[in-house]
Amino acid sequence: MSILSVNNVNKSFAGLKALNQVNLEVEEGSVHAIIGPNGAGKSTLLNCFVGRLIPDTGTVNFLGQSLLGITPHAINQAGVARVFQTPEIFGDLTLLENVKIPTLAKRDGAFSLRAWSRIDQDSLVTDKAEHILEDVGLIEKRDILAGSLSRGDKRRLELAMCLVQDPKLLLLDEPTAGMSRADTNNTIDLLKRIGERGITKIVIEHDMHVVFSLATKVSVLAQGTVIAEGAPEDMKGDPRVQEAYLGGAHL
Ligand SMILES: Nc1ncnc2c1ncn2[C@@H]1O[C@H](COP(=O)(O)OP(=O)(O)OP(=O)(O)O)[C@@H](O)[C@H]1O
Repeated sequence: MSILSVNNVNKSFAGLKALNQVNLEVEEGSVHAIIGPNGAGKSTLLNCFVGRLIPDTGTVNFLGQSLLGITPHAINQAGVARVFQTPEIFGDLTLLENVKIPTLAKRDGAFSLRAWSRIDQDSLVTDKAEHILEDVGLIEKRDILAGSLSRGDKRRLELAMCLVQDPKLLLLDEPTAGMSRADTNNTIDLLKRIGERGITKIVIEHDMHVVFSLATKVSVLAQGTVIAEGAPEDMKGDPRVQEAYLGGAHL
Protein backbone atom coordinates (compact mmCIF):
# COMPACT_ATOMS: atom_id res chain seq x y z
CA MET A 1 0.00 0.00 0.00
CA SER A 2 1.21 3.52 -0.81
CA ILE A 3 1.74 5.88 2.11
CA LEU A 4 2.49 8.79 -0.25
CA SER A 5 1.09 9.21 -3.78
CA VAL A 6 2.34 11.96 -6.06
CA ASN A 7 0.41 12.45 -9.30
CA ASN A 8 1.33 14.65 -12.26
CA VAL A 9 3.04 17.30 -10.13
CA ASN A 10 4.36 20.40 -11.91
CA LYS A 11 6.20 23.33 -10.37
CA SER A 12 7.80 26.27 -12.17
CA PHE A 13 9.88 29.18 -10.88
CA ALA A 14 9.65 32.22 -13.17
CA GLY A 15 9.40 30.10 -16.29
CA LEU A 16 11.92 27.45 -15.15
CA LYS A 17 10.17 24.07 -14.94
CA ALA A 18 11.64 22.58 -11.75
CA LEU A 19 9.14 19.66 -11.68
CA ASN A 20 7.57 18.26 -14.83
CA GLN A 21 4.71 15.73 -14.53
CA VAL A 22 6.22 13.94 -11.53
CA ASN A 23 4.56 10.70 -10.43
CA LEU A 24 5.75 8.76 -7.38
CA GLU A 25 4.32 5.99 -5.21
CA VAL A 26 6.03 5.45 -1.86
CA GLU A 27 5.20 2.08 -0.34
CA GLU A 28 4.50 1.85 3.39
CA GLY A 29 7.56 0.54 5.27
CA SER A 30 9.96 1.14 2.36
CA VAL A 31 13.13 3.22 2.15
CA HIS A 32 12.59 5.19 -1.06
CA ALA A 33 15.64 7.06 -2.36
CA ILE A 34 15.29 10.02 -4.71
CA ILE A 35 18.52 10.63 -6.58
CA GLY A 36 19.55 12.84 -9.46
CA PRO A 37 22.08 15.47 -10.50
CA ASN A 38 22.25 18.96 -8.99
CA GLY A 39 19.22 21.02 -9.92
CA ALA A 40 17.14 17.93 -10.84
CA GLY A 41 14.27 19.05 -8.58
CA LYS A 42 14.76 16.78 -5.55
CA SER A 43 14.47 19.50 -2.87
CA THR A 44 11.60 21.17 -4.73
CA LEU A 45 9.74 17.84 -4.66
CA LEU A 46 10.46 17.31 -0.96
CA ASN A 47 9.23 20.84 -0.23
CA CYS A 48 5.92 19.92 -1.88
CA PHE A 49 5.54 17.10 0.69
CA VAL A 50 5.96 19.31 3.75
CA GLY A 51 3.88 22.36 2.83
CA ARG A 52 6.83 24.62 2.02
CA LEU A 53 5.82 24.73 -1.64
CA ILE A 54 2.50 24.18 -3.38
CA PRO A 55 2.69 22.52 -6.82
CA ASP A 56 1.23 24.51 -9.73
CA THR A 57 -0.76 21.43 -10.72
CA GLY A 58 -1.03 17.81 -9.58
CA THR A 59 -1.78 16.06 -6.30
CA VAL A 60 0.18 14.89 -3.26
CA ASN A 61 -1.71 12.47 -0.98
CA PHE A 62 -0.48 11.12 2.34
CA LEU A 63 -2.45 8.11 3.57
CA GLY A 64 -5.21 9.10 1.18
CA GLN A 65 -5.39 12.74 2.35
CA SER A 66 -4.30 15.69 0.25
CA LEU A 67 -1.31 17.59 1.64
CA LEU A 68 -1.83 20.59 -0.63
CA GLY A 69 -2.73 23.85 1.08
CA ILE A 70 -2.06 22.33 4.53
CA THR A 71 0.36 24.16 6.84
CA PRO A 72 3.78 22.59 7.53
CA HIS A 73 2.77 22.22 11.18
CA ALA A 74 -0.45 20.34 10.33
CA ILE A 75 1.49 18.05 7.96
CA ASN A 76 3.94 17.39 10.76
CA GLN A 77 1.09 16.59 13.14
CA ALA A 78 -0.35 14.19 10.56
CA GLY A 79 2.87 12.15 10.84
CA VAL A 80 5.42 13.55 8.38
CA ALA A 81 8.79 14.56 9.88
CA ARG A 82 11.79 15.99 8.08
CA VAL A 83 15.51 15.95 8.82
CA PHE A 84 17.15 18.96 7.21
CA GLN A 85 20.54 19.31 5.45
CA THR A 86 21.48 21.82 8.15
CA PRO A 87 20.24 20.54 11.51
CA GLU A 88 17.51 22.65 13.13
CA ILE A 89 18.36 22.30 16.81
CA PHE A 90 18.44 24.63 19.84
CA GLY A 91 22.13 25.20 20.57
CA ASP A 92 21.55 26.79 24.00
CA LEU A 93 19.52 23.87 25.32
CA THR A 94 20.69 20.44 26.44
CA LEU A 95 20.21 17.39 24.24
CA LEU A 96 17.46 16.11 26.53
CA GLU A 97 15.60 19.45 26.35
CA ASN A 98 15.95 19.47 22.56
CA VAL A 99 14.33 16.04 22.29
CA LYS A 100 11.46 17.04 24.60
CA ILE A 101 10.53 20.17 22.63
CA PRO A 102 8.95 18.42 19.62
CA THR A 103 6.66 16.56 22.04
CA LEU A 104 5.31 19.95 23.09
CA ALA A 105 4.96 21.25 19.55
CA LYS A 106 3.22 18.06 18.45
CA ARG A 107 0.73 18.19 21.32
CA ASP A 108 -0.03 21.88 21.66
CA GLY A 109 1.04 23.27 18.29
CA ALA A 110 2.77 26.22 19.92
CA PHE A 111 5.24 27.01 22.64
CA SER A 112 4.17 28.33 26.03
CA LEU A 113 6.25 28.44 29.20
CA ARG A 114 3.52 26.84 31.28
CA ALA A 115 3.17 23.94 28.84
CA TRP A 116 6.97 23.59 28.70
CA SER A 117 7.33 23.21 32.47
CA ARG A 118 4.61 20.51 32.39
CA ILE A 119 6.45 18.65 29.62
CA ASP A 120 9.85 19.16 31.23
CA GLN A 121 8.68 17.58 34.47
CA ASP A 122 6.65 14.79 32.87
CA SER A 123 8.52 11.58 33.65
CA LEU A 124 6.92 9.72 30.72
CA VAL A 125 8.21 12.37 28.32
CA THR A 126 11.65 12.27 29.95
CA ASP A 127 11.76 8.45 29.75
CA LYS A 128 10.80 8.50 26.08
CA ALA A 129 13.34 11.23 25.26
CA GLU A 130 16.09 9.32 27.08
CA HIS A 131 15.17 6.10 25.31
CA ILE A 132 15.45 7.81 21.92
CA LEU A 133 18.77 9.47 22.85
CA GLU A 134 19.98 5.97 23.70
CA ASP A 135 18.79 4.67 20.31
CA VAL A 136 20.76 7.33 18.44
CA GLY A 137 23.86 6.85 20.63
CA LEU A 138 23.74 10.21 22.45
CA ILE A 139 22.50 9.28 25.92
CA GLU A 140 25.85 9.98 27.56
CA LYS A 141 25.69 13.56 26.27
CA ARG A 142 22.09 14.17 27.42
CA ASP A 143 22.99 17.10 29.73
CA ILE A 144 25.43 19.00 27.53
CA LEU A 145 24.45 21.95 25.34
CA ALA A 146 23.49 20.94 21.81
CA GLY A 147 25.52 23.80 20.31
CA SER A 148 28.75 22.08 21.37
CA LEU A 149 28.08 18.87 19.40
CA SER A 150 30.01 17.77 16.32
CA ARG A 151 28.22 18.03 12.98
CA GLY A 152 27.53 14.28 12.92
CA ASP A 153 26.10 14.35 16.45
CA LYS A 154 23.93 17.38 15.61
CA ARG A 155 22.35 15.40 12.78
CA ARG A 156 21.82 12.44 15.11
CA LEU A 157 20.14 14.79 17.59
CA GLU A 158 17.86 16.16 14.89
CA LEU A 159 16.93 12.60 13.98
CA ALA A 160 16.08 11.97 17.65
CA MET A 161 13.87 15.11 17.59
CA CYS A 162 11.99 13.61 14.64
CA LEU A 163 11.71 10.11 16.13
CA VAL A 164 10.21 11.38 19.40
CA GLN A 165 7.20 12.52 17.34
CA ASP A 166 6.53 8.90 16.23
CA PRO A 167 6.36 9.87 12.54
CA LYS A 168 4.79 7.59 9.97
CA LEU A 169 6.92 9.08 7.20
CA LEU A 170 10.44 10.41 7.71
CA LEU A 171 12.02 12.64 5.05
CA LEU A 172 15.81 12.67 5.10
CA ASP A 173 17.46 15.40 3.05
CA GLU A 174 21.08 14.31 2.48
CA PRO A 175 21.42 12.70 5.91
CA THR A 176 25.18 12.15 5.55
CA ALA A 177 26.20 15.39 3.77
CA GLY A 178 29.55 16.62 5.03
CA MET A 179 30.19 13.54 7.20
CA SER A 180 33.39 11.52 7.35
CA ARG A 181 33.22 7.95 6.01
CA ALA A 182 33.14 6.61 9.59
CA ASP A 183 30.26 8.94 10.56
CA THR A 184 28.45 8.06 7.31
CA ASN A 185 28.69 4.36 8.13
CA ASN A 186 27.45 5.01 11.68
CA THR A 187 24.49 6.92 10.24
CA ILE A 188 23.71 4.07 7.80
CA ASP A 189 23.71 1.63 10.75
CA LEU A 190 21.52 3.99 12.76
CA LEU A 191 19.01 4.42 9.92
CA LYS A 192 18.91 0.64 9.45
CA ARG A 193 18.22 0.25 13.18
CA ILE A 194 15.40 2.76 13.19
CA GLY A 195 14.07 0.99 10.08
CA GLU A 196 13.10 -1.75 12.46
CA ARG A 197 10.42 0.60 13.86
CA GLY A 198 8.60 0.32 10.53
CA ILE A 199 8.82 4.05 9.73
CA THR A 200 8.64 4.72 5.98
CA LYS A 201 11.59 6.82 4.78
CA ILE A 202 12.26 9.00 1.78
CA VAL A 203 15.97 9.73 1.37
CA ILE A 204 17.48 12.34 -0.88
CA GLU A 205 21.15 11.53 -1.16
CA HIS A 206 24.14 12.12 -3.41
CA ASP A 207 26.31 9.44 -1.78
CA MET A 208 25.58 6.22 -3.71
CA HIS A 209 27.12 4.12 -0.92
CA VAL A 210 24.33 5.40 1.36
CA VAL A 211 21.63 4.93 -1.30
CA PHE A 212 22.60 1.36 -2.11
CA SER A 213 23.05 0.45 1.56
CA LEU A 214 19.60 1.66 2.59
CA ALA A 215 17.13 1.98 -0.26
CA THR A 216 14.53 -0.61 -1.18
CA LYS A 217 13.47 1.49 -4.18
CA VAL A 218 15.14 4.29 -6.14
CA SER A 219 13.53 7.02 -8.26
CA VAL A 220 15.85 8.98 -10.52
CA LEU A 221 14.99 12.61 -11.24
CA ALA A 222 16.58 14.55 -14.08
CA GLN A 223 15.46 18.01 -15.20
CA GLY A 224 12.34 17.74 -13.06
CA THR A 225 11.18 14.39 -14.47
CA VAL A 226 11.37 10.84 -13.11
CA ILE A 227 13.45 9.15 -15.80
CA ALA A 228 13.87 5.72 -14.17
CA GLU A 229 12.61 3.87 -11.13
CA GLY A 230 13.16 0.46 -9.58
CA ALA A 231 15.24 -1.71 -7.28
CA PRO A 232 18.68 -0.23 -6.47
CA GLU A 233 20.53 -3.06 -8.25
CA ASP A 234 18.52 -2.40 -11.44
CA MET A 235 19.25 1.34 -11.28
CA LYS A 236 23.01 0.77 -10.98
CA GLY A 237 23.28 -0.63 -14.49
CA ASP A 238 20.60 1.49 -16.17
CA PRO A 239 22.29 3.48 -18.97
CA ARG A 240 19.69 6.32 -18.72
CA VAL A 241 20.61 6.75 -15.07
CA GLN A 242 24.35 6.71 -15.69
CA GLU A 243 23.97 9.20 -18.48
CA ALA A 244 21.72 11.60 -16.56
CA TYR A 245 23.25 11.27 -13.16
CA LEU A 246 26.94 11.03 -13.74
CA GLY A 247 27.34 11.94 -17.38
CA GLY A 248 28.04 8.34 -18.35
CA ALA A 249 30.21 7.35 -15.36
CA HIS A 250 29.47 4.03 -13.62
CA LEU A 251 27.42 4.06 -10.42
N1 LIG B 1 12.81 29.24 -4.88
C1 LIG B 1 13.31 29.09 -6.11
N2 LIG B 1 13.30 30.10 -6.99
C2 LIG B 1 13.79 29.94 -8.25
N3 LIG B 1 14.33 28.80 -8.73
C3 LIG B 1 14.37 27.75 -7.88
C4 LIG B 1 13.88 27.84 -6.53
N4 LIG B 1 14.06 26.62 -5.94
C5 LIG B 1 14.65 25.85 -6.85
N5 LIG B 1 14.83 26.51 -8.01
C6 LIG B 1 15.41 25.97 -9.25
O1 LIG B 1 14.71 24.76 -9.56
C7 LIG B 1 15.59 23.76 -10.04
C8 LIG B 1 15.51 22.54 -9.11
O2 LIG B 1 16.15 22.88 -7.88
P1 LIG B 1 16.24 21.88 -6.65
O3 LIG B 1 16.90 22.62 -5.53
O4 LIG B 1 14.91 21.29 -6.39
O5 LIG B 1 17.21 20.75 -7.21
P2 LIG B 1 17.96 19.58 -6.42
O6 LIG B 1 17.80 18.36 -7.24
O7 LIG B 1 17.47 19.53 -5.02
O8 LIG B 1 19.45 20.08 -6.47
P3 LIG B 1 20.68 19.85 -5.43
O9 LIG B 1 21.03 18.38 -5.54
O10 LIG B 1 21.74 20.73 -5.96
O11 LIG B 1 20.21 20.23 -4.06
C9 LIG B 1 16.97 24.39 -10.09
O12 LIG B 1 17.19 24.87 -11.40
C10 LIG B 1 16.87 25.54 -9.10
O13 LIG B 1 17.75 26.59 -9.43
